[in-house]
Amino acid sequence: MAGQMKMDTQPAHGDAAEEQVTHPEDRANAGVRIHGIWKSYGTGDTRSVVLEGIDLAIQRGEFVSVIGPSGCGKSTLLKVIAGLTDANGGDVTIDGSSVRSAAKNKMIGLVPQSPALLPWRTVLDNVRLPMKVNRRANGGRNLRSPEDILHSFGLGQAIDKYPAQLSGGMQQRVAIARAFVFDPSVLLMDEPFSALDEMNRDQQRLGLLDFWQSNRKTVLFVTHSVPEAIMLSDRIVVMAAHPGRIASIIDVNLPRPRDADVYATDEFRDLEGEVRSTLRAVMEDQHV
Ligand SMILES: Nc1ncnc2c1ncn2[C@@H]1O[C@H](COP(=O)(O)OP(=O)(O)OP(=O)(O)O)[C@@H](O)[C@H]1O
Repeated sequence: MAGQMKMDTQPAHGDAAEEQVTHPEDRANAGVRIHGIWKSYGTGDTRSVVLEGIDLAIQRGEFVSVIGPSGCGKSTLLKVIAGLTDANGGDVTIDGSSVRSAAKNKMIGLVPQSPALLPWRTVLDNVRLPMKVNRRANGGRNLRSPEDILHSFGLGQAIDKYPAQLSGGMQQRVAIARAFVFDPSVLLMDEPFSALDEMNRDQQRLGLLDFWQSNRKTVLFVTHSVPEAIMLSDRIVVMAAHPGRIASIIDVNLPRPRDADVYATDEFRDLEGEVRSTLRAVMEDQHV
């Protein structure tokens, strides 16, 4: 529920994450660095290039959304960063580590489109599961208590329930909470609210915003919703298709912390117009 996803185990801050990176070299590597990523599927006549030369630097603690036409490679880009599929060229680093090492060290939290909870396990057991099956990754880590995380996400009452006893929005919140168990450096979210109706979706979006504002993580968030991208993000990456590439990056200079009142501001409407017209240009001309 909006306003309930507060994480009070972390400092509410603007620059604290930045302060943790003290060495100049660390600072230069912090966050997600994507250099010249190429990705194709198929071979020979059936080969198609899905991502063409993607360059992007996401600062530590920055919230970046990716928006673009269906099939432009948004999910593929997320999968490359998550280490779920290999790129054909280029490289990605996460806080200076290769994707392989970041994935091994559970530095990457992934929230898929559907919550993918095990129906025969309680909410608490679903959130505990990654810790149980990845015991080796736990050594020396600052793991978060699943109970505390669930309370932070407003799911205290749901801890002993089974997924089928929760609404779709609550199930998705459990999936987001689960991604926080290892206190990842980066959170990759692939349209996490796309299956929800608009009211529920807005509620979950504002809840995520609230949570993120008190617990800044580096986030890459894929969405089809322009208002969602504006409300949540520091920057919006607009992609074009065939092949997938970055057409434009739009800064969202709305003050933080933000809340639902932002929707009604002139600045929000101006940004909405800018993102929509960029998307229209991308759809009309695949070579923007
Ligand atoms: N495993 C795969 N094998 C072959 N082609 C694939 C595979 N995964 C994705 N594709 C193709 O790659 C292109 C990009 O897919 P991707 O899912 O990354 O796009 P998307 O921008 O996330 O789309 P949407 O907005 O519809 O979810 C599409 O043409 C898709 O058909």
